[in-house]
Amino acid sequence: MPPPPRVSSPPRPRTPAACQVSSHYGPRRRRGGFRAPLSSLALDCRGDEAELTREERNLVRRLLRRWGRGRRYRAESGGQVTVDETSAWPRRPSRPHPAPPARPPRADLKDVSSECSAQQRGELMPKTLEGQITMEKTPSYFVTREAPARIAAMSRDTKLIVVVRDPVTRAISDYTQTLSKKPDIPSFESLTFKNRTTGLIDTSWSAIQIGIYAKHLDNWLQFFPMRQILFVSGERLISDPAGELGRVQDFLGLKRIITDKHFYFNQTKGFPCLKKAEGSSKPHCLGKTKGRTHPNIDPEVVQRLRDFYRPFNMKFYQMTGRFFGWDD
Ligand SMILES: Nc1ncnc2c1ncn2[C@@H]1O[C@H](COP(=O)(O)OS(=O)(=O)O)[C@@H](OP(=O)(O)O)[C@H]1O
Repeated sequence: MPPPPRVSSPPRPRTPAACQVSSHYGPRRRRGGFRAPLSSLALDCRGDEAELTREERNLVRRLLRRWGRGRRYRAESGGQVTVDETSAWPRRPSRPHPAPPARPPRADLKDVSSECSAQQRGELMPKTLEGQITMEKTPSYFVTREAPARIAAMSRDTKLIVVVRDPVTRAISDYTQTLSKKPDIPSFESLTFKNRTTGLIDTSWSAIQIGIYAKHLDNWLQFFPMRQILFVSGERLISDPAGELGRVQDFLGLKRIITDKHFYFNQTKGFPCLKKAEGSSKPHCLGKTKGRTHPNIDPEVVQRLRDFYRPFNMKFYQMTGRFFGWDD
């Protein structure tokens, strides 16, 4: 008997992107015969894909590499560039709570042009079926001034989860990350102070600024009630990952499925790791960029920073109703 004819499934219709990439040019200088480099790149909602020349496409490629941190894009022969997906959007829920998003991710709200309406932003999210939770992870939302209003305009019911750790360790960790990419940067100690003699802290340095959690939280509380925000302790995430994830599951209204039995402590890594990675039978630790060795910082500088953060930490404990224990 001849084999039955192969029926190929029809191609999945592509939903046209509501918000797309657009290029913003610096002053119209000419360099090497080409237009001046793109000064920034944003997703916008005009509905047209940006028509770019070959040179511009190359610039976009370079920009995306630098700025996009894993964004995938298609550069088509017609000169069109479409951002397809970002690495940060959204994370599929882990196995025990399977709820895969129905269509691929596109962008993150921070980078979407302010011309986007709340509805268009909502359309960037994958469709969510009954019983599914769609998650999106972008660390910088917490410290982005416009983020609370944008997210609230999209959905007031959004639940927000923020991992916080001792702001002094956070600042050193942040510095360590930058140092790994730019080994020539000044020392942590010199970046910390506006004036080392007077001990005036440079709060405009992002590594310091980000750790003023109470100030950022204030901004979110203008749009979301505290009951919709969960602060996860970065320290407890290491010492008791299952306990901390228990709080996350409760907060999301999920059954407590992730427990102690999913983790083991990896002596080499010095951190808890998963006994089995998602979809695999092998253990899995976070990558090399998580858990780097921090440089030694002058203890006096560390103490000065502790003193600086103390009042902000106290306010933060008060606001969240949780004592994080950073000020012992
Ligand atoms: N299980 C496990 N394995 C490895 N690392 C762990 C783990 N749990 C929490 N951490 C801490 O996570 C810190 C890195 O997370 P970040 O959110 O700072 O990373 S990133 O900014 O998104 O790259 C990283 O900070 P550093 O130690 O400064 O690298 C870790 O302390």
